[in-house]
Amino acid sequence: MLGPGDDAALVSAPDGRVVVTTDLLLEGRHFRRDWSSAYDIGRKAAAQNLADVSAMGAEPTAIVVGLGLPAATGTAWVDGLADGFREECALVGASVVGGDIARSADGVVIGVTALGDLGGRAPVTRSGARPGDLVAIAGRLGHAAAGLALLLAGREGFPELVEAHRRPRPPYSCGPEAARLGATAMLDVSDGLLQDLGHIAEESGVSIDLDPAALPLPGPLTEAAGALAADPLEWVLTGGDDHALAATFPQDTPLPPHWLVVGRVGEGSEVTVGGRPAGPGGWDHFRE
Ligand SMILES: Nc1ncnc2c1ncn2[C@@H]1O[C@H](COP(=O)(O)OP(=O)(O)OP(=O)(O)O)[C@@H](O)[C@H]1O
Ligand SMILES: Cc1ncc(C[n+]2csc(CCOP(=O)(O)O)c2C)c(N)n1
Ligand SMILES: [Mg+2]
Repeated sequence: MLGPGDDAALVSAPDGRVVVTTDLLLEGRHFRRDWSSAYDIGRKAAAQNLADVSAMGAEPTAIVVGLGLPAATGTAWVDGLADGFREECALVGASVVGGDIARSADGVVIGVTALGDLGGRAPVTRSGARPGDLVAIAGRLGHAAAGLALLLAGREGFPELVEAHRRPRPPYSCGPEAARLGATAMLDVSDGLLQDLGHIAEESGVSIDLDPAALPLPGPLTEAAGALAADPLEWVLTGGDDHALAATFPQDTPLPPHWLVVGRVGEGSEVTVGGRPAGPGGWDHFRE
């Protein structure tokens, strides 16, 4: 309604309630400027937040961006970043409605806040999974982790995976779709499937068992794992940054094919793989 340029923006909230989420990205921690272009970093920072809105079952409407930039940052770099923000938002019909820039002593700091609208629906929380529910995923798993491993190892030849690290492709429309289909719980996979499903298990007071045979292991993932002597299933189970959506649905829910059933909700509190305890795995800022 009123975009950047005034003391604050004005955003319409047709639902009467507003979904709001924020995430911080730090150079060296979440991205490297020698691995990703400014444009990629803008796309990724927006995507990470827009995926959180989608994971509530909402449609993103707007983002605001806070930037800390080292003195030497050129205007071309900042323009690239802004293009990335704008184009990722355009994918979901949202816009950049404001922001702030300050000089940072060291490294690029990006704080994004995203707003969304539920269109009258109930939010899909992490606490509604019930024993007997299906566990399904939409979007990619393990690709960004594979890309990161390739970049770290200095290996070339898997552009799709390196690209997945640089630019996640969250299945935005699947969030509101899952809400309409009656999803009982949902989140986006930012830290790793096991760790993030652990949040649903904990919040819902249930266990989750994944069927390892149902987890997708596409060709490039197994080929890159072969090249790096890594385990592709490990990437799929513990890799973050892809922002797939993981949701639980009542067991008789007819799901469109882009929702892949990968497990079941049960009584208890553990996340298991093929019935075996798997440990949380995934990304932990205070461990790695
Ligand atoms: N420092 C904090 N103060 C208040 N609430 C917080 C803080 N950090 C996280 N939270 C809240 O805890 C919940 C889970 O946060 P978390 O960061 O794990 O989720 P996420 O944004 O989906 O994951 P990721 O940061 O990996 O994308 C959110 O509701 C978030 O607002
Ligand atoms: C340069 C570089 N090194 C490592 C990673 C991997 N990584 C960093 S944070 C994170 C989880 C989500 O973060 P948060 O929980 O803060 O949203 C992951 C998977 C990366 N993206 N870039
Ligand atoms: Mg999330």
